[in-house]
Amino acid sequence: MTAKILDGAALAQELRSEFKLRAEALAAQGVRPGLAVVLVGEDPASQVYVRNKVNACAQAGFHSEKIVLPPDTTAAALLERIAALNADPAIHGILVQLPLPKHIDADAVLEAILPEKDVDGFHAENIGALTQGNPRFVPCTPQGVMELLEKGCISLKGQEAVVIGRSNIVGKPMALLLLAAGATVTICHSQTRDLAFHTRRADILVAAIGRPRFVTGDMIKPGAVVIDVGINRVPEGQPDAGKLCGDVDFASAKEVASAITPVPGGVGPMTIAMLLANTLLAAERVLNGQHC
Ligand SMILES: Nc1nc(=O)c2c([nH]1)NC[C@@H]1CN(c3ccc(C(=O)N[C@@H](CCC(=O)O)C(=O)O)cc3)C=[N+]21
Repeated sequence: MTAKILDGAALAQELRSEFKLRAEALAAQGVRPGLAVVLVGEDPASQVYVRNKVNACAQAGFHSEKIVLPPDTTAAALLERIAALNADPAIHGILVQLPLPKHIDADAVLEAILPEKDVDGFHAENIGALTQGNPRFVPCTPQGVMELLEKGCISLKGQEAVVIGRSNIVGKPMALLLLAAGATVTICHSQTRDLAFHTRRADILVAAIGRPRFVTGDMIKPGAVVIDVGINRVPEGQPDAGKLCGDVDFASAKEVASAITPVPGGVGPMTIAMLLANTLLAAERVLNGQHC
């Protein structure tokens, strides 16, 4: 058996055409959705991601601003830029690209973004709302995964879901969303004693660890749905060295799973689509006067 491919690139493209229409409808009412993306430093991967986000905005007819600051920017200077964006009526969403340089306290920066402009869903207030089952902005990557599962007609009620990774931006919110959808959720991480014991029980397995091709076919229950959140470079000495790969060993996993997301073309494009969705939501709330 070979798994059905959950095509995130295609779904993201479909959604982005819908967002374009919604943006036009908003613009006709005098509000053009606007996103500010702030990048501190010169990390080449971050530069690519930020460029992709800004391009996606342009394609959907959003206003966007790219703010690039030098690597030695002080926390105070960054907070000042955020305050200006908070006050800017043309900006509905603010994203500060992570990771930030080590000398800046990322949590303090994320808390400085107005919760109603926090389209990443990383502000404590938005995480709290999600935890309480009253989501305001849902983090983009886990939200994109839920869209892919829904599009793939994958039911979650009563299913065993296992998430590998406990980050604030993927693992934890992913677990909350799966839980809200009725799955029984296990979160595994670097200290988990017998990882394969857990992964082999999963009907839905989400890998968000950041280790290239870490999850192999023998760790997967036959017929499971496998979601690969990883974006890594294939290490030297392996086939396709230097290319992109996920946290899942696609070649062996696809022989065991019933459905699987590819890398590239799976979760990554959905993350960007959900960023646009959240920015649209932020702009629509301003128009409707629904401030949190
Ligand atoms: N505040 C913040 N919010 C983020 O959402 C955020 C962040 N910081 N820091 C970095 C990660 C990473 N991330 C990706 C988004 C899209 C792709 C994506 O579109 N990937 C393409 C491939 C892109 C390529 O060719 O490199 C794919 O999987 O098909 C990847 C990674 C968002 N992040």
